[in-house]
Amino acid sequence: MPELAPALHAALADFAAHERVLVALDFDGTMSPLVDRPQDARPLPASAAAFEQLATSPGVYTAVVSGRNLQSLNQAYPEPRPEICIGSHGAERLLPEHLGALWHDEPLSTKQLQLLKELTGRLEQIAAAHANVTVEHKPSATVLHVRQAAPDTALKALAQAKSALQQLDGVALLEGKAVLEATVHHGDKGQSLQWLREVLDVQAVLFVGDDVTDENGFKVLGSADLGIKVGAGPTVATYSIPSPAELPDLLNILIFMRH
Ligand SMILES: O=P(O)(O)OC[C@H]1O[C@H](O[C@H]2O[C@H](CO)[C@@H](O)[C@H](O)[C@H]2O)[C@H](O)[C@@H](O)[C@@H]1O
Repeated sequence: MPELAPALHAALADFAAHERVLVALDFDGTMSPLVDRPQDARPLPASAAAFEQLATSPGVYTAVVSGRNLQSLNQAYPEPRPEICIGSHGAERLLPEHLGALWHDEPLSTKQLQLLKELTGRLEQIAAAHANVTVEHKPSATVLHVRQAAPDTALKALAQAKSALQQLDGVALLEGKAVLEATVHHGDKGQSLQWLREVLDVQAVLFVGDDVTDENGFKVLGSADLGIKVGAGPTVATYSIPSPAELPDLLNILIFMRH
């Protein structure tokens, strides 16, 4: 049996003792190690296998709560995926009907579509002017990626993007790991977790994530819940694990505790 830090082990046991729980995992940097190109990311097979097994445990719901849009999540996460997937930081929500899905993606307004076009044009110009800086397109957001750029180029491109976009009314900027995301939709992972908590009627939520945007998820967790940050860095999560490589052990211990 693998081991966890004693305090985390005890907190996991408390969480596992609830009858109905939600286990929600972030994707990039949590299920999948970070890689240079977003299209190359895949979940660690041991994490995907443990997550699949956990979903068969009575009273356990599993969900991926990602900043990716659902189409890109589908490409990166081979079947079988969890039935519940939150994409675009909460702007897209996939919940099967038998779990009481009431969510319909709100179509973007004409104003939002115009804004998305405008911000995308500005980010594309910045990417074109900097070596190895790229742009990722999402239904309600555009992301500037600088992971493959030289450090000074990355800093310059990010600073230019911020100043080019911060005056655009109706655009929210999300800073992530080697990315700046500009979105016209204002959902976040915290709102999505609260929505899932209500719809699924669970008593406790476990959320694991690594990035700045995952902090919105950690912030909504209460005393029955458990927030676990992957890797170093400032966080409001109570516990942490060093890297995505430790996630399978965590999930397998939870599976054992639920039996
Ligand atoms: O919430 P997540 O599932 O963690 O998604 C957050 C962003 O992840 C992706 O970017 C990150 O992962 C890439 C692949 O490992 C990496 O190259 C990039 O530097 C990371 O920031 C994704 O491309 C974004 O759209 C997501 O918002």
